[in-house]
Amino acid sequence: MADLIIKNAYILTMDPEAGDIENGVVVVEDGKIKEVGTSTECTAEKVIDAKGSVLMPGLVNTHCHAGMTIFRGYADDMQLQDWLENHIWPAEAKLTDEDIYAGTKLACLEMIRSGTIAFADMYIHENKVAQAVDEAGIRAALSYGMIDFGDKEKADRELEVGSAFVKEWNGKASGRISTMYGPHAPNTCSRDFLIRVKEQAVKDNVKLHIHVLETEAELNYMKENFGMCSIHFLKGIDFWGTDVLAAHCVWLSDGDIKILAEYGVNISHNPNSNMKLASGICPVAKLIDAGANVCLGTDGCASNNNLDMFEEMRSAALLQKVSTMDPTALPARKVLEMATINGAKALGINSGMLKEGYNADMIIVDMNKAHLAPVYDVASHLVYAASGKDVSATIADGKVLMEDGKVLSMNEQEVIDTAIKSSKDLLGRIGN
Ligand SMILES: O=c1[nH]cnc2c1ncn2[C@@H]1O[C@H](CO)[C@@H](O)[C@H]1O
Ligand SMILES: [Zn+2]
Repeated sequence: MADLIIKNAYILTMDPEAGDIENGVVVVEDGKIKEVGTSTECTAEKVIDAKGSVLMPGLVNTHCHAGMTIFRGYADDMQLQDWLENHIWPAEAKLTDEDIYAGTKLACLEMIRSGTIAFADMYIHENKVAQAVDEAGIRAALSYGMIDFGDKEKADRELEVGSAFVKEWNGKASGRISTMYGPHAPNTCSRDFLIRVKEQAVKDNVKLHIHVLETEAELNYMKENFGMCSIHFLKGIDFWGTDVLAAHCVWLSDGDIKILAEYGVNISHNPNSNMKLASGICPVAKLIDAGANVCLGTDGCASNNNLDMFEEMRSAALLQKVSTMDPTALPARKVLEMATINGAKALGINSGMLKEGYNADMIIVDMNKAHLAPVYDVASHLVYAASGKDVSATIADGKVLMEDGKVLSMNEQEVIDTAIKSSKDLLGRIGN
């Protein structure tokens, strides 16, 4: 007997061979998809009738600082440099293990509610992030965010923490957690440090997660200090590869785009954060045309201010259209690919498609809503009309984490209350 059957769904498989299945069924066994089709001979312990709903791969958030949900709405409407240096970093210095745990629990709850089944994270107290992810039941590629600012001793300490984390958590939570190295950015990490980190990542056979060219200030800094932009600089130290997840990539020349595509770098586009901090617009359409793997992220909750990947999909599409003055740029299906297949590829997980043998990481979207009627094109609705609040069920690794809008893997009220309490204690410590 199988573990789970979902029937009567409109299935958006995201599998180019299978396409959409109008009245379909998916069978799950041992955390994997056993069958996708129009009918099945199988029986299962649990059957979900998804009539009137869409069943699709769960979304993958490729750039997040999950613990930062504790800072949702803490410092808005500021210049990025001012925001980070004068508000976020001083507050982060006061964060405790408990705050990060509470913030990440809240992030996982929000992700489960809004249909995200995996995320890439870079933050501090990352052990606590891992613990929260383990308990919540979703997947994550986690990294400790390292900054050395050219200080050799700090570099040693940071690499030690990052390395210990990589080794302790890689493959944990029944394989739901993988680890990465997280050098923060080319303008906050020294050249020597970036070289060391890359070497260590190759040695440990794990990926790297880094912010790249989020701001024009970074571009200017790199040109002044190294006579070249971050893309050429990182090429010069053999940093680029398919093992790299580069967040933002806003300030790119056409030559940079070629390099990123050529090296198979995974690029996390984070449109809402880029708009809120007025960082600029990542040339997503050009990157995709060049053959690069572009995926989608929310960034942290202090610069978004939520983790809803449906909103991110909509913003991504709209932003490309207005920035290129071309309404055909980044159509709905392409955006869905970014949030599913491309994201899964960036994290190195066998998800992002509903296909035999793939991870049973999927969501049910309730289409029986005023703002989703009538339906001509499901993909269009998912990108342009739906929101995370329309997700009724979330399944990761074959486990039902939310069903009929009820979260099963954690006590929702307790998670919210604990995060609020943490934020109040934190404010007391910061002295605001
Ligand atoms: O948009 C951003 N740009 C640069 N840094 C950021 C952004 N959002 C969060 N962080 C910072 O990255 C570090 C990760 O460990 C944290 O200090 C976090 O505040
Ligand atoms: Zn970030």
